[in-house]
Amino acid sequence: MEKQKLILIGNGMAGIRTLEEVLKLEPDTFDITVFGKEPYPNYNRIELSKVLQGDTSVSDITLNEWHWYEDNNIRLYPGETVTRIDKEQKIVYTDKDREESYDQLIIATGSDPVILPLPGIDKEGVTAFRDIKDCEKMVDYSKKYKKAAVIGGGLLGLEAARGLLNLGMEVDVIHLCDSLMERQLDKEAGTLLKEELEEQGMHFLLEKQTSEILGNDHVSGLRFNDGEEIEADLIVMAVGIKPNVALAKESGIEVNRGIVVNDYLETNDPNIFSVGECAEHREMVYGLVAPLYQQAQVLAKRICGMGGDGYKGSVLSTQLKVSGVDVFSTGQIMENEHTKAIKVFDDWRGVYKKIVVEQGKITGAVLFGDTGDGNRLLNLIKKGADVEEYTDTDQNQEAGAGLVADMPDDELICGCNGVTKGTIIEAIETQGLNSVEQVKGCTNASRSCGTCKSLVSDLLEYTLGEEYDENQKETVCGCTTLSKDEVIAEIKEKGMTNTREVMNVLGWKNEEGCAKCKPALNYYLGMLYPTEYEDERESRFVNERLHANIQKDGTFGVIPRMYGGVTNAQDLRKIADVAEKYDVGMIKLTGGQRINLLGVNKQDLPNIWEELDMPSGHAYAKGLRTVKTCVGSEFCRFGTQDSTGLGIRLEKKFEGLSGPHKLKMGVSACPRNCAEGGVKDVGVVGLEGVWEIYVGGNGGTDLRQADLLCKVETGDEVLEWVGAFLQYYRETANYLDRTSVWVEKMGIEHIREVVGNKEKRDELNERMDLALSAIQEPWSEAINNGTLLKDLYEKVNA
Ligand SMILES: Cc1cc2nc3c(=O)[nH]c(=O)nc-3n(C[C@H](O)[C@H](O)[C@H](O)COP(=O)(O)OP(=O)(O)OC[C@H]3O[C@@H](n4cnc5c(N)ncnc54)[C@H](O)[C@@H]3O)c2cc1C
Ligand SMILES: NC(=O)c1ccc[n+]([C@@H]2O[C@H](COP(=O)([O-])OP(=O)(O)OC[C@H]3O[C@@H](n4cnc5c(N)ncnc54)[C@H](O)[C@@H]3O)[C@@H](O)[C@H]2O)c1
Ligand code: SF4
Ligand code: FES
Repeated sequence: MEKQKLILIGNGMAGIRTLEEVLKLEPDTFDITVFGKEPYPNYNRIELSKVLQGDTSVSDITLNEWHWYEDNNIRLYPGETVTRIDKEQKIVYTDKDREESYDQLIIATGSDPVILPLPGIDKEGVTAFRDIKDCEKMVDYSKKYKKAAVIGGGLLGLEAARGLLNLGMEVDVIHLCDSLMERQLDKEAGTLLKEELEEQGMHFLLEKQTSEILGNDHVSGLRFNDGEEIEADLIVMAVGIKPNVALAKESGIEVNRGIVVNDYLETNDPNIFSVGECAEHREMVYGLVAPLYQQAQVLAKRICGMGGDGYKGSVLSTQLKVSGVDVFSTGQIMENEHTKAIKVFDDWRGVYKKIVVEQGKITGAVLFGDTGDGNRLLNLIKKGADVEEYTDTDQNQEAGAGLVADMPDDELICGCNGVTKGTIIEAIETQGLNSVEQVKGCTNASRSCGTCKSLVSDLLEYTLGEEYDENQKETVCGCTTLSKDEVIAEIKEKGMTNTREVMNVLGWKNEEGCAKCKPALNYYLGMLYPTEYEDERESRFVNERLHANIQKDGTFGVIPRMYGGVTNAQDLRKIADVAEKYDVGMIKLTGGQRINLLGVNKQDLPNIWEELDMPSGHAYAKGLRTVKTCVGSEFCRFGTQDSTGLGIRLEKKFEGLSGPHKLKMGVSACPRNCAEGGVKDVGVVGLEGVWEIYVGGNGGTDLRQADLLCKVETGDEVLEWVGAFLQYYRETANYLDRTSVWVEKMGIEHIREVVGNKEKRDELNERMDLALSAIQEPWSEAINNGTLLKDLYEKVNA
């Protein structure tokens, strides 16, 4: 049966959660296409606050890696905006002149930040705080400037301000009202919050209305309605959000503040649905993930034809993510003539609690300083419980496992994802989970704002007792409780030969494996049995599967090998011919001294390789990429050794070698180090009569200066030491650990000891030679394999 075409506009948190739920219910029914304006895979927007505060990095906030789309046969167009929907023809059009037809369409375009239309708003130095780009801009500014002003004292403004303080800036927060977070907190809690944040170094200007942004091209400050002025080099707008409805509106879909939907997230067009911050349900639009994920669950059922009770709206709860400040707010927080309130104010401990009660039922709460009761109160509000259910229970002051022991099974542990204590305990018991990561993988608990992580950890301790080790070993992934070393030992002992067998025999929880363990197992098996193991191409990431680098517009980059960065007229002519013939979008020199042909269509890859008749540069590989060289003694007046010659020898020897991660080398002929060996996995520096070998350097995300491994006299010795070093790394590192991470974990002294031992060095080199003997040139292998060509380069989702 032909699959139904499902298109998602918006590659964000609500839309992708809907697809995850759809895939759980109906993994094979839909042919799915996703358009996302941002050039990234789906990421955790919530954690941008933590990125800015320095608690995590942009690379760690991805929720669904690129290969998740591949693994689920989802066609993703990142960096592509849908500009028009033709409801009659059921076609969407994009800014890249693509048109795609659908049977069902989901609009999940989120929100845009509100930007106040102030004079001077277009000046350089003004930003919102909504996406990765904004976050990177603030980090950049903090390196050059000192003074920041955040307009808006809501959740976003305060989290941004904390981040900017962490980045070393002085921060003024300008707020319209007389109390911070006035939507979530009453006056008392707002005042306590202000005092706490002032102690942390924030400066507040309350009841201030900005009238102008000052400066020439670049901002220099703000002026307010009362005439007062302040200085600022960076201005962050955090004054709320507005649903992104322009596309829906222009396409004739009913729009009010948001895109109007009913209880099944249906718009006024029978084939179009909307979910997330852009949707308006019963006159409410939401700006937190918990309600959006509830909507996603309902919409997935509707799309899969399963009906259900529909979405009835959500009770909201929020927590500020600023370390050292515990604030929680839920439901109705303001009192009126129909309400009564229970208030506790412990000035000594800095704790304030207010519980609002209407007709005997709890309707809202504000907690400051001690938010332990937050989820319980949210649960009681949702259940419509009588206030006695709260006041009659012993106020348990215990922490940790003792606290969670007393919770009823239906108590919410993770508010964002709606996961209860009962669900988590069942998952721990039935699936043998023993880490927070595994609970996250199985139940979604702690996958969003992360504030429930400690409760999840307490539940593991409560359920597993002494078996639970908070600082437990690093498992291969959430599908198993085994570490990499344990898996490798089992593979060797039981003589297992393929990934599926490993998963079956070792009792993988998810029998298909996941995007993390499949490529890892494929690597470990290949490393253990280099000559016998048949590589499982389908377990590899897309670039490695196709032997080219996929670009954000779905085209590919082709980088032929150029040993040591040296080329010749014949190769350059071939590259030029191919570039012209296949209308290559851009020819670019890479940082690794090669030539990249960008913008190549997948179908053209085999022909281009054939016509180039050059080996692959493995620019996509988890393995050796390049050996960068300086010109060395032959031409440079400072050169002491033949660095180019040695670089070429190294590249020819280790070409095609697989590894846990990419490997880059550099060889220079004097300490000026033009080939940048100090930030390479292996850097070699020539001095008079000596070669120094450095290892574990990294010039990318985990910037790290390489450590000296040894000094040797000859090129042969360099090859011997580098061979042993690389083989030791291949055998002992976790898949996806760069040498920089591995060297830190092992310690350079230990590595020197192992590789420095002649006997061990020879053994390692023996195994290295075996691995090198099994390498095949991937481009010619592909060209000569008709089935492979058809399967990989002619299909859309290969
Ligand atoms: C810094 C920060 C911290 C936050 N902290 C929390 C928190 O602690 N707790 C909480 O619950 N919530 C928090 N939020 C809010 C939460 O992140 C959002 O509610 C959630 O991301 C909304 O999901 P969404 O899918 O509706 O929208 P989004 O995640 O914004 O996704 C919409 C996507 O659609 C894309 N798009 C728009 N138009 C088009 C088009 N025409 N074609 C293609 N693509 C398009 C957008 O570029 C965007 O990538 C925070 C938000 C921010 C910015
Ligand atoms: N921890 C969390 O849950 C969290 C964190 C960050 C963001 N978010 C979400 O992201 C969205 C955006 O957050 P937000 O804080 O921008 O929205 P918001 O609407 O909650 O707060 C905006 C604040 O700006 C103030 N303001 C409005 N106009 C102003 C002006 N001219 N000058 C000074 N102040 C002005 C308002 O009084 C309000 O307090 C919200 O949906 C929020 O829930 C949530
Ligand atoms: S590293 Fe030294 S020898 Fe090599 S090019 Fe630079 S200056 Fe010349
Ligand atoms: S409460 Fe936000 S991830 Fe659990």
